[in-house]
Amino acid sequence: MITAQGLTKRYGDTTAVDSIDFTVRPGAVTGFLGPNGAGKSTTMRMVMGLDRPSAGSVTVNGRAYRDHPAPLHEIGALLEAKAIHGGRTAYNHLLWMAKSNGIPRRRVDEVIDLVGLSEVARKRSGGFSLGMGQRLGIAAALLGDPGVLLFDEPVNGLDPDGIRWIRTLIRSLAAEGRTVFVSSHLMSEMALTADHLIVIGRGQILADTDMNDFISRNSTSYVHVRSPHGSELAERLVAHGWRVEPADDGALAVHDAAPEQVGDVAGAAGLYLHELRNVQASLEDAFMRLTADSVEYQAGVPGAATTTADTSAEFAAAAA
Ligand SMILES: Nc1ncnc2c1ncn2[C@@H]1O[C@H](COP(=O)(O)OP(=O)(O)OP(=O)(O)O)[C@@H](O)[C@H]1O
Repeated sequence: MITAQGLTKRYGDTTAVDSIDFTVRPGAVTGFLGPNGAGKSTTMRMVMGLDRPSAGSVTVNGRAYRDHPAPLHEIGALLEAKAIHGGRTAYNHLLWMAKSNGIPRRRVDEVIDLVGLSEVARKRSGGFSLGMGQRLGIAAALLGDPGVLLFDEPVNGLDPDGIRWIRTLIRSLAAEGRTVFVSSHLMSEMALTADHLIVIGRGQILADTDMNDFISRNSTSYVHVRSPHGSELAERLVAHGWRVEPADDGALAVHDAAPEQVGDVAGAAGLYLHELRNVQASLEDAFMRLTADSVEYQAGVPGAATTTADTSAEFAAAAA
């Protein structure tokens, strides 16, 4: 279990982590999501005792990292892949770690096997691909057989095979009853991996929720309809009690209605339709909406229309 209370980190004028409270529970994968610069890595470094909080605290199984007599047995982390001596073999790197933590040699063979590095274990890690480096980092995290695991952006730069392998491993570690905390800025990846979600933006918690809840609340669908009689159609749809917003290409987005209902309203009024389809809003969209005000650097998209501020009533009035 990881518990943060009032956890804060300031770097000069920048508040990287702003008095956050959260709990990461055993037996589940907790995804830690946020845009670049949100404070994910800073939080994870504080969990691992690599950065000292400016205020508040974070504990692993009830104690700060540095207060554990044998921390490798409590928590393992993949923070920065390839943060190892490139001239050393994978085996020697792990053996050195094991020896300095009183871990038996056979555990080194076990973890090498577990991450699928047996064939290259005696080769210098300097020549490893990103994927192999990532596997070695995970072997190191698992060395002390810890009950808590922390992975910072574990799938960054990996090919689809590597991504699938890490996803399966992470899920199986949680299924064994371990506490698994995984950061990412990719909502789509988290939707496949995590049971619980903590979303951070500009150092503050924006959401702390069950993944199924997040999906059912945010993966809404709407009807996309385009007609040469857009304003009249909008008026009639609003009169039925449906929420109508303008879509990017002059079309309408109709919420809470089925395509056949929208088609029937248009047909009954004798209004032509040029397009009518159901659209499933993705979780990625939901995540972008949630964190829109928190992104560190915003890129302008020429010609992009923003429609989020429109309400049905305002739009119907404007369209009329
Ligand atoms: N050592 C440091 N000195 C000064 N500012 C820092 C330092 N480390 C992080 N920051 C700042 O703190 C904020 C949070 O950074 P952090 O790396 O924790 O975010 P992140 O969510 O991990 O982002 P990313 O997805 O880009 O890795 C950013 O504004 C960053 O510039």
